[in-house]
Amino acid sequence: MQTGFVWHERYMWHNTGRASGPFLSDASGWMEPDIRHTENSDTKRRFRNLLDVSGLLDQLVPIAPRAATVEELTRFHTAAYVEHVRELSAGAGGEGVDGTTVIGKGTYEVALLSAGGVIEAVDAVLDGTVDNAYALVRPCGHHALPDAAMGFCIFGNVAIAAHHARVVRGLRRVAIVDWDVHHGNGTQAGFYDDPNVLTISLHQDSCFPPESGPLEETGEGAGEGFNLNVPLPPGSGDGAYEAAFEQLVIPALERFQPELILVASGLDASAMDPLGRMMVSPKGYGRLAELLLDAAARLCDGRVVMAHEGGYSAELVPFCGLAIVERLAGVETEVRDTILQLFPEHMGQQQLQPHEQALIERVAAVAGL
Ligand SMILES: O=C(CCC1CCCC1)NO
Ligand SMILES: [Zn+2]
Repeated sequence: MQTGFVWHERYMWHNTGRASGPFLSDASGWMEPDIRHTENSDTKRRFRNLLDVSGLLDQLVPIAPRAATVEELTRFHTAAYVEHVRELSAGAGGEGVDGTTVIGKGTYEVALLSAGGVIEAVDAVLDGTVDNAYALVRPCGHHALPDAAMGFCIFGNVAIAAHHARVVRGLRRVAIVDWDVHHGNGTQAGFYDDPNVLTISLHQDSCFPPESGPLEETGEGAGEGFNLNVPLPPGSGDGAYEAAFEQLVIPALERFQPELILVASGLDASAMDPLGRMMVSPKGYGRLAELLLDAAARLCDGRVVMAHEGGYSAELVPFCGLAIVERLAGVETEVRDTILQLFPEHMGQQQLQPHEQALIERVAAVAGL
């Protein structure tokens, strides 16, 4: 299996500053020592370093990112918004609409490279250069709206790549699966009336954006039935996510018959993430990747591109990421046993719970699955 990997050191240079975290910015005068913004480079760099020292990185095919063009961005964003980000980035900087998203000096150029990196990964997969790919990009994108930055997201990386696959590469049906613990509201908004892009988001119910991603939102107009929200209850672990995939995500993909599957790969559903309250283990993320890749092999010759989104646990992001990339590459590294030991059962409920199954059945009823 040839797996592409997108990385650039510049992704680490998007400076989100020394805020006292997204929730505590008003407390910044009361914290000593102050903390770095929750969305900083650490967990992404640690993820890549683990790929490196595990020996897996040497088995991946490097894909060089490029800056997305304004034309590519404006298939999803307004031109005014793109220009607004460029101006802020060239000047004094600024924030997104929710007070947590930093647009710092130079952010614009890094965000172009982030969006362009996912586009390059899509081209590499569609050209057959690689079978699948992981784009370890930053800043993330799934909350970005056509005209606003939010949730640490600047440009809608995955949404922009989906447009590229359709408009430039001529695909008719593209599926987006978002396993970040927060609702992929930007991606949903971008394709809500579009039957050619299936948007699926599994997330912690009402976590972020507040009250966003209810199961009743199934699309509108021609897009009715092509948006699937799975608002899982806090505490959902490996069992709940595996059941949601088996009962909802995979059947929805089989019904849609995508020619390409994009994954908004947020690792903040892990059991130790500061911005989520779920219980997914590294083994659990590996299982989700297995289920998705098995479906992709049956539906679209294994064409899968994953773009990194959230994930803030110092301990679990690297191991969740490694578990996923091992599955993409079809390789077991010497770290596998460590992964399997991390977050053992006794630390939290991993079995599917009746209330989690009940939610899954409510979603299935609404989605006709
Ligand atoms: O990981 C993220 C960012 C979520 C935070 C943005 C502000 C509070 C929660 N989105 O997927
Ligand atoms: Zn997230």
